[in-house]
Amino acid sequence: MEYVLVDEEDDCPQLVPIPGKQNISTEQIPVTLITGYLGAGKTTLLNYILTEQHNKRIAVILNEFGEGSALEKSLSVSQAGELYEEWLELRNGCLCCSVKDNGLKAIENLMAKKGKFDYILLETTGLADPGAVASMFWVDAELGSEIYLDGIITVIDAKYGLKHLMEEKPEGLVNEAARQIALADLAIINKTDLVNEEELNQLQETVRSINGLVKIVETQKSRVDLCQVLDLHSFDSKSGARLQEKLQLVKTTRPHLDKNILTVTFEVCGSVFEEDLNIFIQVKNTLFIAKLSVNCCLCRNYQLVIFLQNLLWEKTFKNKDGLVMNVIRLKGIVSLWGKTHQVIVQGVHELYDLEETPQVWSESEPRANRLVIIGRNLDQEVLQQQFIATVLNKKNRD
Ligand SMILES: Nc1nc2c(ncn2[C@@H]2O[C@H](COP(=O)(O)OP(=O)(O)OP(=O)(O)O)[C@@H](O)[C@H]2O)c(=O)[nH]1
Ligand SMILES: [Zn+2]
Repeated sequence: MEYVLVDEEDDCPQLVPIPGKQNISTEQIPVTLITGYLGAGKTTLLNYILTEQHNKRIAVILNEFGEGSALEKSLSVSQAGELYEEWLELRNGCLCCSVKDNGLKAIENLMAKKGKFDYILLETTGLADPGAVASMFWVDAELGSEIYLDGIITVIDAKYGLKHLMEEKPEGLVNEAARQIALADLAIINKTDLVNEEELNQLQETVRSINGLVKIVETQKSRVDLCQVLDLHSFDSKSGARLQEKLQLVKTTRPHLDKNILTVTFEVCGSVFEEDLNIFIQVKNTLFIAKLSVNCCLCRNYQLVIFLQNLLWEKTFKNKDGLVMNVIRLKGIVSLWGKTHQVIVQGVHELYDLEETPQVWSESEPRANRLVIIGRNLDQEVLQQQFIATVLNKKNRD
C-alpha cells in the first residue's frame, strides 16, 4: 500500500492511501552516485564503464550544475555511446536541492521519451553534498519512483587525496572530501601510478579511519571490475546476508586527520523489545513518516525509533568532550522481538529506514544487534550505553 502525507494542521500529519498505486510494477532502475574531488577521475570512470559495458543500457548524467544562479541547466545523457542533451529547469540552480522536483522528473521524462534504461550513473560535482542527493533518491524510491539508489561511489586522487582531506575548514564545517568518504559504499583510490607504496598505504589508512565500512579498491585510469561498482544494493535488504558478515569485520576507528569523522561500531546481545502499543510516534520529519509507512509493522518498535530519533534528529547524544554527535551514515542489523528475520537499519543524515531481510536468525546462534555509525564526534562507549538504555528491554538486560 502506498501513502501520501497530508499535512493538515502544523505538526500532526496523517497518512492517506493513494488510490490505485498498490499495483505499481516494482521494476525499478538502479542509480549509482559517483562523487569525488575535482579531477580525481570521475569522468574517466564513467567513460570506462560505458566502454566496458555491453549488455546494459546505461544512462550517464553529468551533474555539472555549478553554484551559479542560472535557472536552466543542461543535463547531458549518454546512452550506448550516444550523447544527447536535456534541459532542466532548476528552481535554485543546484541539483541537490531540487533533485526531487526536477532532476528525478527529468530523468523519468527522459525515460518516457527514450525508453527505459537499465542503469543510471549520476556524477555529482566535486563540491555537491552527495548526502542530500542520496537521501532524495532514497526517499523517492520508497514513494514509488521508478529509480532506486543502488550505491555511492567516491573516487579519490591517490596523489592529492590526503591533501584534500587535510584542508582545514572553518569551525563547524565538514571537510567535503572526508564527507564524501564517510557516505561512500565504495572508495576508488585512483591514479596509483603517481604515488609510491608508502603514500598509498597512508591514504588507505586515512580512508579506513573515516569509514570503517567502505570497500576500498585501487585503480589506474579508474579501471575497476564492474561487478564491484554496479548492483551493490547498498540500501536495500538484498545486501542482508553479506551485510551481517561485513558488519562483524568493522572496527571502531581512531580519527587520523579530520579530527572529527570516524566510525563507531558495537554489538548488543538480545532482541529489541517490540511494544505492542498503539503509540502515535511524535514525528517532526515528514520524510520519516513517508519511510516508516512502508514498513508499518516495524515502526511500532518505538524504543528503537526513539534511539534513532535521539541520535539523528534530536541530537541529544554528546561525546565525552560535550560535542554533539552528528551522523553521516548508519548501517546495522537488529533483532526485533517476535521477528524471525533479521532487520536492516539504514541511515543517511537524518533519514533512516528499517527493513526486514530475507535472512532468518539461526536457532543455534544468540541474537544480537550490531550497528556501524559513521559521523562526527562519535563515542563508541556512549553510543553503546545509550543503545542499551533506550532500546533494550529491561527483561532482556537482566
Ligand atoms: N596519471 C593518471 N592520470 C589520470 C588517471 N585517471 C585519470 N587521470 C587524469 O586525471 C585528469 C582528471 O580526470 P577526470 O576523469 O576528468 O576527473 P574528474 O573527477 O571527472 O574531474 P572533474 O569533473 O573536473 O571533477 C584527466 O586528465 C585524466 O586523464 C590515472 O590513473 N593516472
Ligand atoms: Zn544544494
